This record gives sequence, structure tokens and C-alpha cells, in this order.
Amino acid sequence: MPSLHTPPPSSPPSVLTISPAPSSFHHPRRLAFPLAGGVAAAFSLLLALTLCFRKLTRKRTVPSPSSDPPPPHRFSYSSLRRATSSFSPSLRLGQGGFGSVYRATLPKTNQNLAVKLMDAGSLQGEREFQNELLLAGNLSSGHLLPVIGFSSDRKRRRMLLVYELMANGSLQDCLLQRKSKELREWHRRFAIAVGIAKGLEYLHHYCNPPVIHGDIKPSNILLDENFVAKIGDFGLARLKSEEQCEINVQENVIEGKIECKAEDTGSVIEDTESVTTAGFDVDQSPESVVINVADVASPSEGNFDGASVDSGKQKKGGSGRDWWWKQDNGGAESGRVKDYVMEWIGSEIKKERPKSEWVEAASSSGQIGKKPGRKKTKKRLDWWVSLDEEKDVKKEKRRPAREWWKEEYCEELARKQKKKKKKQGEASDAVDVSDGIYWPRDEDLYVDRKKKRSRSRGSRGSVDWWLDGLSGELWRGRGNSHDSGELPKSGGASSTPSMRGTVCYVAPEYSSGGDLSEKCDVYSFGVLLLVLIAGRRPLKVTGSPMSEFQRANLVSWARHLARAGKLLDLVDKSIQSVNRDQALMCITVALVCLQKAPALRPSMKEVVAMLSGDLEPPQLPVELSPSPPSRFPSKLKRVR
Ligand SMILES: Nc1ncnc2c1ncn2[C@@H]1O[C@H](COP(=O)(O)OP(=O)(O)OP(=O)(O)O)[C@@H](O)[C@H]1O
Repeated sequence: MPSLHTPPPSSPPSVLTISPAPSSFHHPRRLAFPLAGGVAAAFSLLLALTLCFRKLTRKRTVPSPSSDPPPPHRFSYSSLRRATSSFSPSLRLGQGGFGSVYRATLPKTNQNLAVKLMDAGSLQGEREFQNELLLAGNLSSGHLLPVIGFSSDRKRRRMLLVYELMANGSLQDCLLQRKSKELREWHRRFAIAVGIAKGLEYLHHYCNPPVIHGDIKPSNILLDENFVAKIGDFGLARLKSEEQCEINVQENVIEGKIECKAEDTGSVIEDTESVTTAGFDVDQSPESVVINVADVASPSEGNFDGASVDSGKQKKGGSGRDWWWKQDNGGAESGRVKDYVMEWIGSEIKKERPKSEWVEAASSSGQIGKKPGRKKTKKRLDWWVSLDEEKDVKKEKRRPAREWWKEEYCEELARKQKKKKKKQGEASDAVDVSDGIYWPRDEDLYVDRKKKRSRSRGSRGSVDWWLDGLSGELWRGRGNSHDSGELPKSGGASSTPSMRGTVCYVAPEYSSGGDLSEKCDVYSFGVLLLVLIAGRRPLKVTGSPMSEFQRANLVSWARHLARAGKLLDLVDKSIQSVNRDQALMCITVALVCLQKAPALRPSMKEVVAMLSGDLEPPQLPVELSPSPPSRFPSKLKRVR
């Protein structure tokens, strides 16, 4: 059966074994790699697009300037550290009592800023930090420089305040240190005077509630690229209604309220990690005050994370929380108007005299022995106070106690000087105390005293004359003396703890324990105006002994020139094309502002009106008017 034997058709096994797999099985594997790549690329593209989209939409949600929350904004510490190249010394703009100020440039926007780096820990520094933040949202004038941001670093216990960068630095730098040539133009100086006056006018009359600056002086006036003056440093500023509020808070009615709060809005602004808003929500009712400072907590309390600081009630003996109230008590121990000078002089004499003598002199007054527990600085102060008291008790004593320091001091110095001269074989006109400030030789001083007795100043002691108008009993207590009337920096007085303004600029009533009022700012403005016109510090003795000694105190000198009818002699000789009328008016305004009775000083509104010619120029106070020519020949003429 051939059919049975017909071999079954066999497919060649080779074909079967070597035949390629069906194309439906092998083809996807070949495409797997490109496909996976494609998917990955598509996914990445999608991711990138999503990210871009999110970024774009996020940018779009950044509040427009109009919807921006008011300053201050919270910056991250790291962004400010980067912006200042890790607080590089080369970017340091200046040094204040609480820390250094650095130039900063924000990387994305290239915006230039000034960053004040303060060490946490001192109550005064923290007060300044919080004060600045509380006021920042409420100050919007072209002549004010409020803080625009802040940051804090808990680990390093650092506080940072961020300001707009002022291209020309402070008036102190520009006028008194760099002596910038731009300020030799009269119109610039006058514009600065008007600018400062307008800034103060805004604070006193247009802020709600009104703000008293409390520390008007050249280093707190910043100049922008066009030399427009802006008042900065609100560390000592107060709300005008504060006292009233404080009383009411103590009376415990908390109904209407002035709220000063900083709350996290959660919105995002470029270069800031988060935004904090601090603004005033002012209710017209002045009955009581609640001050909440959230997110601006005292670093010393470790509260950087936003614990609320509530000063609604005065807590005696509390921590930094009641900083606001403590401001008023800072000067409780302030003592007399002249104590800071006395203390400084004391420290100078102490350096010259053996300690035993000094202690003897002090204890002989019977003051120090009674209070052995007191601090060294306080002892010194007591010593000077005791001199005054001695003076009261022994009125018949020929020499007023206050003048003792001068003779003693100058004798001592003169002796040294003689020795020095012998050694060097050099003649010298004056005794260099320190920092380029010179004191007269003893013989000049004695001659002067004799002469002075016969002069119109009559019975006033030379020291009294020298100190006349030298208000401000204490330093600001920050070790910052560059602005403080320019007593030599070597003085120990900088250790005093007062927060009552800066020596020479602070109003007499405030420095001697009174209340801070707008009129204190008016007084400080008066000193500042004289400094601006004269181009010199309020207290400086240089050059030849006697003539310079009399000019040392700018305020006294201005008063003297007013009586002599020579006010224009005060104008800085380096100023070009002085407008004499304006200069005369400025000095007169300054003298009116410097009147001892606060009530007699004009308001800042009036000052602005006078300076801008909207109000009649002021009259000199009667006691400063040039005396009418005497009908009788003077003693001097008679002698001749
Ligand atoms: N916004 C700013 N722009 C440019 N420079 C500034 C700015 N703020 C401060 N400075 C500079 O830094 C210096 C120190 O300022 P800071 O406010 O710390 O101290 P001060 O006012 O001189 O002293 P204190 O605050 O202790 O009375 C100023 O004198 C000024 O030269």
C-alpha cells in the first residue's frame, strides 16, 4: 500500500528550526527602546511644561505693587547673607550703636538695599528692632525712610532690618566726615533742611496716630542719590498718644484699640521667603491700646517663630515683652542735664589722677560712702552730683565746685605738657586731649576767667557758659559717640544706659526726666539746622585756645552771635553762593526752635511754613535780639 508507505510530507526540519519567529512576535521588541525613549521624552516635556506652567502661574499670582501687603516683609536670613556676600566688610556702609549696616544686592532683581545686622540680646537693640517694624507700615512720606523688611536668625541670635539703600549715606557722613562737595551748594543744604522739616511735619501732623521721632540727628538723616533727605532710625520713636493710652490701659478698659500687628499673609514675593505685614489699624477711640506683635517676637525670648507678643498691659518687671513701656523708664536714673559731661570729665581726670585721690575726693563728699553697693559708673556720677550739692551747701566758697575739675584737669595736663615740651623742645598752643579735640592751656584758661568776670556774661561760670544749651545728659548708651556732639570718644559716659536721645540734640526738658513730646523733636531739629548751616558739630573745640573754646558749643555760639547781631557769621565758609536771606531765616528758625520753654517753640507745621515762605519769617526771641546800642560808654572805653 504505497499510499500507506508514502512518507508523510515532511517539512524540512531545518526550515522549521531556523525559520525566523513570526513577525508579529519580534517587531515590538525592536521598537521597545525608541518607544520607551519617546515616552520618557514626552513625560519630561510634560513635566517641564507643567513646571513652567506652575512657575508662570505662580509668578502671575505674585501680588502686584498695588496689592502688595505693606512693609515690612520677611526675608530669609540666607537670602540676605547671600546678598551681602556673607556680610563682607567691603560692603559695610557704616556702624551704629547696635550693629553694622551693609550694602546688599538681591540676585534676581538686582535691587540694592541696606541691611542692618544687629546682635540679639540687648534690650535696647530689640526695642529698636520692634519699634522699626511696628512703625514701618504707617510711614509713607518722601522724607521718611522706614524699614522695608526684616529677618532673624535664631541660631546665631541675629536680627536684621532691611532698608532702601541711600546712595549718599547719612548727613553725618556727607556733611561732617566726607565733606561732600555737593553740600557746598547752598540750595542743597536748604533743600535738606526743608526735607527734614517736612518729614517731621508728616510724623507730627499727618501720621495717625502721630509719631514722635525722639532721636533727630545727622546720622539718622539719610540722603538719596539726589541728596533728598529722609529721616530714618525709628528705634526711639513713640506714638504721641502712647502716654494717654498707657494710663487707659492701666485703667483696664479694652474697647476701642490701636492695633499694631504683624501677621503672616502667606503670600509670596520674589526674593522673600514669606511676607509679613505690619500695619496700623487705628480705631478713633483712644481709650485703650492693645499692641500685638506677632512674628516679630523678641529674639532673646526665642520667639522668632511667631509667638505673639502682647503688650496690652504694662507688666512691671516683665521681659522684653513690655519693651514699649520700658522706653519711658529708660532715663529714670538719668540725673541732671550736665551729668554726662561731668562724668566724662570725671573719667578724664581719673585717668590723670591717682585713683586714691579720686576716691578720696568722692568720699569726702559723703555721698559714695553711704552707698557702697553701687556700680562704679554710678559712683562717678555721684561724685559729680555731690560737687554740685557741696556748692549749694557752701555758697560762700570762693570757687564754685564745678570749676574745680577744670583747673585741676588743666593744671595736670599743663604739667604733662611742660614735661613733654621739655622732652621734645617744641612749643604747642594747645593740649590735645583726644580725637583732635583741644583744650586750652591753663594760663589761657585763667586769663579767660579773669577777663570773663568783667565781661557781660558777668557771674556765670565759664563751664556754665560752655555748657549752655548743651542739652542731653547722657549718651545713647550704645557705645556710639560719633554723632553725639563730639565729646571725645574716650569718655566713660558712653556706658550710661539712657535711651533718651543723643547728647547735644536731645531737648533739655526730656534729658532731665520730662516727657517726650513733639517739641523735643522741634528742639533737636533746631540743633540739626544749626549744624547744617554751620557745617560743624554741635560741640567741638579745635585750633587756637580761647576763641575756639568760646565757639565750642554751637548753640551758645549762635545765641551769642544773635545778641551781637552777627548771625551770618555762623554760616559755613565753604558754602558757595549763600542766599543770605534764607540763611538768616534758617538760623532764626533754629534759635526759635531751641527755646528752653517747649511751649515757645513752633510746631513743625509752622517751621515748614516759615522755611517755605508761607509764613512770616520768625522774630528772634527777645532775649536774643541784638541789644540796642548803649547810651553809656562801656567800662572798657572809659578805661581807655
Ligand atoms: N539706608 C541706608 N543707606 C545707606 N547707608 C545707610 C543706611 N542706613 C544706615 N546707613 C549707614 O550706616 C551708618 C550706621 O547707621 P545706624 O542707623 O546703624 O547707626 P547710627 O544712626 O549712625 O547710630 P545709632 O543708630 O546707634 O544712633 C549710618 O551712619 C549710615 O552711614
